[in-house]
Amino acid sequence: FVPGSGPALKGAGLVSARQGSSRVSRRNGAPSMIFDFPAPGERKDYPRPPLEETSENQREAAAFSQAFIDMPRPERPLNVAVIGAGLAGLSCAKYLSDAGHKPIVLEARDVLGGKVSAWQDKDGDWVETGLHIFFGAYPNVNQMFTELGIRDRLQWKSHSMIFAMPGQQTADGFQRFSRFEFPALLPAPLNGLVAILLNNEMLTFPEKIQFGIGLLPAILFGQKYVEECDSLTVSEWMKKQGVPDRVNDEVFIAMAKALNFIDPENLSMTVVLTALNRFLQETHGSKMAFLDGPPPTRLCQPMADYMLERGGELRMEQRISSILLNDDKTVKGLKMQDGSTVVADAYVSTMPVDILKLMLPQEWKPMPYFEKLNGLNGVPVINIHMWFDRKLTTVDHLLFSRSPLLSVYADMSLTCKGYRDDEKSMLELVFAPAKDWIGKPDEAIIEATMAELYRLFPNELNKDGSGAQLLKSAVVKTPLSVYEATAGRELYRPVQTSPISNFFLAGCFTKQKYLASMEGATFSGKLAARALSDAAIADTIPLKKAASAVAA
Ligand SMILES: Cc1cc2nc3c(=O)[nH]c(=O)nc-3n(C[C@H](O)[C@H](O)[C@H](O)COP(=O)(O)OP(=O)(O)OC[C@H]3O[C@@H](n4cnc5c(N)ncnc54)[C@H](O)[C@@H]3O)c2cc1C
Repeated sequence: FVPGSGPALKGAGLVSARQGSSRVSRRNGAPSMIFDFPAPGERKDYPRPPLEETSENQREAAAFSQAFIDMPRPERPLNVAVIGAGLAGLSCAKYLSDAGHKPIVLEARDVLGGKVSAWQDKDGDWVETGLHIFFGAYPNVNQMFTELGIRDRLQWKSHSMIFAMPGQQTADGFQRFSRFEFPALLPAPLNGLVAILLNNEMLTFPEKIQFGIGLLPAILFGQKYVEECDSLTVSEWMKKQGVPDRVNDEVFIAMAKALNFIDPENLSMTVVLTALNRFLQETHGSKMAFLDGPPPTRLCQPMADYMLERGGELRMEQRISSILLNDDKTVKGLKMQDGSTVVADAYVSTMPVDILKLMLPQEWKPMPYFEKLNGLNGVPVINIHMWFDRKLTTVDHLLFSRSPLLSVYADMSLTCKGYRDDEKSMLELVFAPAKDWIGKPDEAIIEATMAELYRLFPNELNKDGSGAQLLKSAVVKTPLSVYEATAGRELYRPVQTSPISNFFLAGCFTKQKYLASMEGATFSGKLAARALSDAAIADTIPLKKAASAVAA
């Protein structure tokens, strides 16, 4: 990451809160557990999303959360060192605290959120690592907002997908857009099919039919087929299924860049089919929301507060430098960059895969579980912010740019309540693929972006300097972001339970059905918390003798 200029979380260092509610231990043979949790008067059931928004996946996510509350209590809470305070780490910590354990979150930076982190510039304007969109088909993320009581922070937009038509203008000289409108009264998949059929600007009717025929095996053979398609790139799949090239050029270049910051010649078809599946199966699946402000304060802090209130700990600016092992290759402790050691009962790494690979102890490297991590690598991406002296658009939504250097963009002064400005525009734009640009100076990147904006805003921006003026810009480079989902990567994604009894993995690159996304990260944290809690119940984690195992 390009480090942030200002700490979003003041008073970094050790943050601790009161211990969770008292729990009674009842020893009735091994493993002994406490069964009468939550204590009387405590909330027993999570609130659930309103019924009309509830899909089968949403119900599953709610039930999965509830299972942590209903789980038998451990004899004593395990001290669990969770490495990283991105969405995976904070989600893992939250659910560990629900299961009665004590998470100690160790974050290298002075800001929460990892790839959703943000910070303020010298003027107090927020700069984000990435433009982030939440989808209706994010059951575990939506459930998290519900459980934290912050659902009103998700600002849902009209149920549409809007594609720019660069170089094309309306009669009065404005940028033209092509919209896929999902009718509110129709259930999935009908709403999606009508949205596709009614859009005639991007694809002709015969092209839609040919694409529909190409998709038939996915509809007929379901998940098995979706998984098998990981061996093919999007472009290879299109050719194999006889889908015209124009479908790729008109729709899937934009889709691939939005889904994984790469082109369809490289992206695995499994990624596209997984997204289409969700969008076509869930009535609200493709509905999009913007958070109402910066993710570290509006989402990550409530996640951290939740576990802090239940006895967890958060230690900022705590970078681990190596993993120390016992003779049996289990984890003995974490060596911190400041020279101290952190010892816990169990450990969860949520570090990005590229960092994890560097951190692996020599003794673990030949194990197939860890060896296959070599098949995963982060993909470069650049997030750009541009502040203009006047309004450039009135569209309060995500826009697919369909231009060579850019992926999606939005005018955050409209889409996000926390960044609202009635006079000026703040465009946030994702620059991808970024492979050839990540090493270039910010000025060159802004210049190339401006060149594309002249085509996207023909009426508002003029090369001669008349029209809207760029007031300032910020470029955030992430050289190794989410894992690059090229064809064949699924085989390399590790499950959350490792062969080391006291070491677990989470992070959006780990195996789960929601790709490398905020949902994937949140769900992976939940899966790791579940795997660890189950292992604690089954007594397979070698516990530290001392009750206060975590020492610095
Ligand atoms: C530009 C951009 C746009 C995106 N847009 C979207 C979107 O619209 N929708 C969507 O769903 N997803 C989007 N994503 C993806 C999403 O942000 C990620 O999938 C998700 O946030 C990953 O979370 P994570 O917890 O797995 O990893 P991370 O967020 O990377 O968290 C890992 C944490 O570990 C910490 N860490 C690393 N090394 C150490 C160490 N040695 N010691 C201690 N701590 C350490 C890091 O500082 C970090 O906080 C986008 C990503 C980017 C970059």
